[in-house]
Amino acid sequence: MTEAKTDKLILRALRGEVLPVPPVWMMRQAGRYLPEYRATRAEAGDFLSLCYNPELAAEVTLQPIRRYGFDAAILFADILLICQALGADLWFETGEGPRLSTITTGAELAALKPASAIHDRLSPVYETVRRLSRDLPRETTLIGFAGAPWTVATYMIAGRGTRDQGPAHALKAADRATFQGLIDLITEATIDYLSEQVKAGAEVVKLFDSWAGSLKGDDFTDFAVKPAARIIAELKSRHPGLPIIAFPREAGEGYIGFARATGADCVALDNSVTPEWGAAHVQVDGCVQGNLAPGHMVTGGEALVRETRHVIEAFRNGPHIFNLGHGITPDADPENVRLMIDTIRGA
Ligand SMILES: Cc1c2[nH]c(c1CCC(=O)O)Cc1[nH]c(c(CCC(=O)O)c1C)Cc1[nH]c(c(CCC(=O)O)c1C)Cc1[nH]c(c(C)c1CCC(=O)O)C2
Repeated sequence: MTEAKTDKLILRALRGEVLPVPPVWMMRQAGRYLPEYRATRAEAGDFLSLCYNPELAAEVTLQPIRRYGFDAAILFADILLICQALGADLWFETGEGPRLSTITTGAELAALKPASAIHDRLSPVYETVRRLSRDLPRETTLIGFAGAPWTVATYMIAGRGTRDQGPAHALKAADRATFQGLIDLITEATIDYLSEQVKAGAEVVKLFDSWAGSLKGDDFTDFAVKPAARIIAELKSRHPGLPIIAFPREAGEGYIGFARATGADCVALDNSVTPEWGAAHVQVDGCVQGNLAPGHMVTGGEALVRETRHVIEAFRNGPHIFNLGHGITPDADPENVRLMIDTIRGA
């Protein structure tokens, strides 16, 4: 590994270094709040065509890097592509969100493809990673990602996003074998998917468990902690030294000890916890990422500056990567992103 690579700020923070200015990137940094994203998506035709077009997916990944100089670029793709690679139907309803064919029986689970078959469909994603690893500025870290098994399963079972993940909880209660079989299949596929992203040039990977917050008690251990621990252990054995960020969103008390229990190098925090709480309970185990409320990217002004400083101040005694607590929303003002970065970097 060259010195330039290990000197990247994000990689230093992930190794536990406390930096004078935290490195920064933003969830959904390539997205609809940017006019240049909307133009490229229109050129691609639709969202999924954009995800599977390596040239245009690399272009939208680079757009926020050019505009703002973020310390990390996150591969442009989606956590639901793996469902399609496993044989589910997937489409996006404009203005509504994802729709999928559903998995609610053992027979439907058995009709899915094996984990080893995913690469046929996902090879354009690996090509996007290869292009980015060639075209990114040398100081920018490339982050690959996947959805965590529970979150991906909630979409595959319900066929859409759900407020309380009711259908997934119902299958877990009614047919544990099918539910566990689906979790295991997604876990295996995710290991291979992330491993291919790393081979193509991803320097860090992030696991998004957006619906971890609805898993309580033993369910949190069995379906948020255990699959993440298995994915992380296998990736680290295949790729020694690979840094991994875990995001068990809205885990609450489940955030405590999550890095130790899963082997993650960094835990991303959402806005249901304060930065002070995160520093006291999560940063004690290592690097944390977060957690400015995304709403500030819409409202801006003095409150944005004050809260950005508050987050930095609360996390300043430990390793920290600055980020939002969740994705930036389409109604955000690009000028507010600039104000956040200038505030962080003291410009
Ligand atoms: C649950 C989830 C999904 N996708 C993702 C999650 C986990 C993180 C989270 O909790 O937000 C993760 C994701 N989705 C996208 C990325 C790309 C990288 C990035 O910029 O962060 C990443 C990392 C692009 C996207 N994924 C999606 C868009 C918007 C598509 C468009 O251009 O219309 C983008 C830029 C669409 C998407 N994709 C998904 C939904 C529910 C939706 C519709 C809702 C919405 O539009 O925000 C599934």
